[in-house]
Amino acid sequence: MEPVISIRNLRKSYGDKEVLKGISLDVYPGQVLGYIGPNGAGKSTTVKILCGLISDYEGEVTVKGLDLKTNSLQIKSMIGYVPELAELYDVLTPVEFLQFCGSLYGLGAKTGNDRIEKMLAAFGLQNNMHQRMDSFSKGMRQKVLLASGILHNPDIIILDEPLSGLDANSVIIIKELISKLAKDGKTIFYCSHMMDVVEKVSDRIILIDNGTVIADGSFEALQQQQGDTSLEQIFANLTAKNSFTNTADELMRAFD
Ligand SMILES: Nc1ncnc2c1ncn2[C@@H]1O[C@H](COP(=O)(O)OP(=O)(O)OP(=O)(O)O)[C@@H](O)[C@H]1O
Repeated sequence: MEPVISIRNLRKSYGDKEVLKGISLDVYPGQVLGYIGPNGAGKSTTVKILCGLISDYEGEVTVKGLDLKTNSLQIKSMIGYVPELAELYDVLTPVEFLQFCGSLYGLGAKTGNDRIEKMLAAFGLQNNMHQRMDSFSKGMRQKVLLASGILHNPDIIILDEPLSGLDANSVIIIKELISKLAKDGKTIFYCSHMMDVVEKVSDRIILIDNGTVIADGSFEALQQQQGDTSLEQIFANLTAKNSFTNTADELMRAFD
């Protein structure tokens, strides 16, 4: 099977600070890739490159066989991106905002409106569809953001911490949705710090630290390699620099 996303020796520096130091990976259709790593490891930078938001990188990135450097616009149309932080144009209602997103992707008005209404209703926002989003809670905004990322039915869905602010029921819905999208043949690139969720939804996990891949495999394979039961523990074993108790003690000493 041909990979949907192929990354070879990806490097990126901000000024003289190199934050991606030669990442290589392939992602296949229908795969849910959990892309994890400590704060500042380079996850968002990788994702921004994939989405065409950062173009000054070294190495090769291809999506469905197309080189990202020369086919950025075509690739953007295949990708749905739910960023970690986003401005939602607060003065708009969710319907207006999603109509705007739909029009950017060339979605026809009828199909677009139909999908928008169904998605907002499924997210429990049926009574808020025509309210300005400046009155929305964090979770309500996150639901609109999620809808905007999948509205055009992209083949590749990139989720950067998509569960932030969502209540426990909504988290379950999104976990189910991720599995169903993958069964439907979509490729999901999923960045998160919620290890319990990554462990459950991903069929492959890549752990990066300091701009390099330090572990790559299914959760079961990582468990076998590391001899640990939870992804949280595997993550800690491979990335923690100090004991957590010492760090907490150090923080407490700030009050002395
Ligand atoms: N625009 C920028 N200019 C300069 N440095 C940046 C910029 N964006 C990110 N960095 C740096 O690049 C490194 C990787 O950042 P990135 O946001 O990719 O990490 P991350 O793995 O997504 O982290 P987090 O888990 O905290 O979201 C960090 O050291 C960060 O300070």
